[in-house]
This record gives sequence, C-alpha cells and structure tokens, in this order.
Amino acid sequence: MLLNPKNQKGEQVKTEGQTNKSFTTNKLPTVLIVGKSNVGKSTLFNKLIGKKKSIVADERGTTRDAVVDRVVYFDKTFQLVDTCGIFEGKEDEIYEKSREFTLKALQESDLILFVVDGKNGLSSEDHTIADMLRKSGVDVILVANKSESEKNYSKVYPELFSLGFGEPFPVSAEQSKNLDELVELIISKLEEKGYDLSSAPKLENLIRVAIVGRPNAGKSSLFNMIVKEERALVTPIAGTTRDTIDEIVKIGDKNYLFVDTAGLRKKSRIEDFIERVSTFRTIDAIERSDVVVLVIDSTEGITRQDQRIAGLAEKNGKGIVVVFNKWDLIKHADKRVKDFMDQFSEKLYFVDFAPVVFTSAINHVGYKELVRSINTAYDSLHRRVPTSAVNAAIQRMIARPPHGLKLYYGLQVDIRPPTFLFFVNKLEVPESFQNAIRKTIREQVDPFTGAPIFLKFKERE
Ligand SMILES: Nc1nc2c(ncn2[C@@H]2O[C@H](COP(=O)(O)OP(=O)(O)OP(=O)(O)O)[C@@H](O)[C@H]2O)c(=O)[nH]1
Ligand SMILES: Nc1nc2c(ncn2[C@@H]2O[C@H](COP(=O)(O)OP(=O)(O)OP(=O)(O)O)[C@@H](O)[C@H]2O)c(=O)[nH]1
Repeated sequence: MLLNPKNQKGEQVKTEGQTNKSFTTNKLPTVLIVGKSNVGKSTLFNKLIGKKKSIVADERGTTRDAVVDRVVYFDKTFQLVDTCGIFEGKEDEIYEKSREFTLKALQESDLILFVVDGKNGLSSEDHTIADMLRKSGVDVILVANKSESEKNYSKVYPELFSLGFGEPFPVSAEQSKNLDELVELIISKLEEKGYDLSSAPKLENLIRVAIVGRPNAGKSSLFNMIVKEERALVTPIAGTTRDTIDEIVKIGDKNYLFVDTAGLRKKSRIEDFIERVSTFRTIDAIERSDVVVLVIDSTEGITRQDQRIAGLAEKNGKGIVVVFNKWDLIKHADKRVKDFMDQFSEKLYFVDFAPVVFTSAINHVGYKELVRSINTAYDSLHRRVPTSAVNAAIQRMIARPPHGLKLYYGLQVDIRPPTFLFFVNKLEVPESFQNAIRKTIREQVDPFTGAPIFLKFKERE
C-alpha cells in the first residue's frame, strides 16, 4: 500500500506566480531536487538520470555542486537539477545564501521535488525549506525518500502530511522503489503546464558543427544550401549567457547543432565590421563544436587566416572538413582538382586527415558529400580501436624510434578526439616520431578520417 500511493494529480498545492522559464540555456522544463542534507537527493538524482554523476557519500555534505542532466523516459525528456547543498543548513544560513541565487533558481524552475526523510521524519531544517518553497510559489511534489519500511513510514506520515504540500510521495531511491511512478507524476505535472516533453531534441546526440572561414567565402550560402536541399527542420536556440544563436537542424534521422548561426545570417554592417576585425566569434564557435567546416573561397585559395583556423581546430581536437567553395568560378574545374589537392597538402599539411569537398553553394552542388563528410569526421572522433590492434601496428611500424628512445606499448585512452597513451623509457619524443606514430595508426589501424589524433606519453622503467 505504501509504495503505491494514490495518484496525486490535483492534490498538490497549486500556487501563484509560476513561471515557465527554464533554468539553463535550452527550453527543456526544469525540475529541481531540493532538501536538507543527507535525505538522499544525490541518490535520487542519479537513479532518475540513470547514471552516476554526483558523488554519493555517507558523510554529510559531500556533494556540493549543482548538477544538471536530462531525464529521458521513453520519448519524454525533462531537465533535472540536483541542488546539492544549496538549500541546506540552518535557517539564517539558507536565507543568507538564498537571497540572490536560491530564490531565483526556485522561481526559474518548473517543478520542485522536495525530498524529506521518510524513515526518520522531519526536523526544523525541513520546515525552513518548506517556508521558502511556499514563498517562492513554485509547484512542489513532496517526496518521502528512504520509505522502504512501511512501519517507519506510517509513523512519520502524519508529520509529513502536515507540511501542507499534500500527500507525500513515498520512494526508496536506494532500492529503486516507486521511481517510475514518480517520473510519471513529474511528467503529468509538466504536461499539465503545457510542456510538450516529446518534442525536446536529445541534445546528447547532437552533432555540433561550426561553419567557419574568411568573410565572403560563402558560409551562409553553404548553410542555406544544406538546410534547403536536405529539407531539414530548423529550430533556433538562443543562448542566454552568450550573445549567440545556435540552430538545431534535423537531417534524416540525425540532429545537428549548427553553432552560432547568428554569424551565418544576414548581418548588420556593424556586426559585419566587428567580425572582420575580430576572430573571437570564430574561436568561440570552434570551441563549442564537434566538427569544424572550414570554408575556403576557391578563387582566392588557402590563405594565412585559413591556416590559422585549421590549426585552431586541430589543437582543440575537433573534427575537420575542408570545403573549396565557389567551385563554379574555377575554369576547367574538373582538370583542376589535383592542383587544389596539392595546395591542400602543402598549406594544410597539419590537417591532412580532413576530407576535402568541392562545392558550389549557389548552384547547390556538393551538399550530399558535405553532410557525409561531417558525419564521417564525427564518427571518427568517437571511434575506439582495440589495444591489440594498436600494438600490432606499432610492432610493424617502419619508422624506428630515434636513438635511445624505446616505445613499449600503447592504447587508446579517450575519444573526442581519439587519444592514445604510449609507454616509453623517456618522455622526450620528437615531433617527427610522433607524426610517424600517428601515420602508422591511420594507415594500419583506422584512418580516423576527419579527426585529429592526440598522443600522450608516460615513462616506464
Ligand atoms: N535507507 C535509505 N537510504 C538512502 C536512500 N537514498 C539514499 N540513502 C542514503 O542516504 C545517505 C545520503 O544520500 P545522498 O544521496 O548523498 O544524500 P544528499 O541529500 O544528496 O546529501 P548531501 O550530499 O549531504 O546533500 C546515503 O548514505 C545514502 O545511501 C533510500 O532510499 N533509503
Ligand atoms: N559563384 C559563387 N558564389 C558564391 C558561392 N557561395 C557563395 N557565393 C557568393 O559569395 C558571396 C558571399 O557569400 P556568403 O554566403 O554571404 O559568405 P559568408 O562566408 O557567409 O560571408 P560573411 O557573412 O561575410 O562572412 C555572396 O555574394 C554569395 O552569393 C558559390 O559557390 N559560387
């Protein structure tokens, strides 16, 4: 009976002044987990998001940072925030802390899970938090955690009910009891507020793409070409903390986030001017992307600025696709491909792993290949290869290490970008030999097309 409570719909305290604004940058509705120390907030958070993120510990107050993640339940998505220690402490402490941040966080959220202890009952800290929640005017679900024992729970039940947030919802985070029902309740409450939880794009699956290049290279034209030709659905996402607009573009069954598309739309003269004199926006877009599409104006060839952008993308471990645009303006273009590839090998030798695409944005030529190359680079960034293959390739490596250097064995330790750790007898590994290792991996293990390869070394006697 206890772990299968009546449906609470309509029984929660409805309060005034609710807002539908969300807590962080995207438009997912936000649910906050609030409660005093040690009631099991982190445990509940981890169970609801389905993976471990915040640290669960017996010690009071070990988890301190606000943690945010998405809860995905079948096709419904919402955002969950573990407020950790924010709402804990003595009465004055809470109010001291709360003045700026806490109240704002409460008011900007859509629903609160007020977690109390269903085993040991309430203390004055719970009443302080309850007062604050009432004042904030946000919708609250009272969650009685640690309610695995009916006997204990029935003892504390009257006290919990008297808090004035309606029927408590008993769960056991630790034993995963009643959690699906809790999620169902959260979903129905959010849907009552008018949220369409099914439409939320799954941000974790987004392929983040930055289209960069010199002014006038044809970046906006390329973006528009992809969107039109692929009959893509576009959803703008305004950043709240930065002055940027990103766009989610759905192509086939994949979602792409085109980073900072404000720069790809029509710009005012002054914005245009600022962009020409400053590279800040480009750097920012590169840092926030997975794959960088470097657009080169074929009529001008590869410039110093293009080299710099490519270098930046490579150093940041991003996937890279190189585009020669305005291909229609090149005379006898079909006979010139080799010239352009030579130019690429000479001037962009440090990103020679990038796929090269020839496009004519105004004629809508090359879009399929461009999308394919973006996918290839993205896949390469995330690929893992077996340790056995790496070492087999190293054994067969033709280039010998410089005198005195011994390369024992290696393994892939990370993705985004693929990163390999090699054990050596001394840490001075010349750049030329590092390049030989990369080349061996690409030729014999996996080409990692479009992705840089990072190397790390560790000394071993
Ligand atoms: N019996 C029982 N114990 C639980 C349950 N959920 C969490 N706990 C335990 O309660 C203790 C506190 O859990 P946390 O998740 O760290 O609690 P918290 O509210 O995040 O604590 P702070 O980090 O202090 O804010 C841990 O020892 C958990 O194992 C539950 O459902 N039943
Ligand atoms: N012939 C030809 N012209 C193109 C092509 N792509 C773009 N253009 C033209 O080049 C000019 C610049 O294109 P945009 O797409 O605005 O270039 P951009 O890189 O976004 O430029 P900025 O906004 O200044 O950074 C426009 O006049 C386009 O019509 C192409 O493939 N072939």
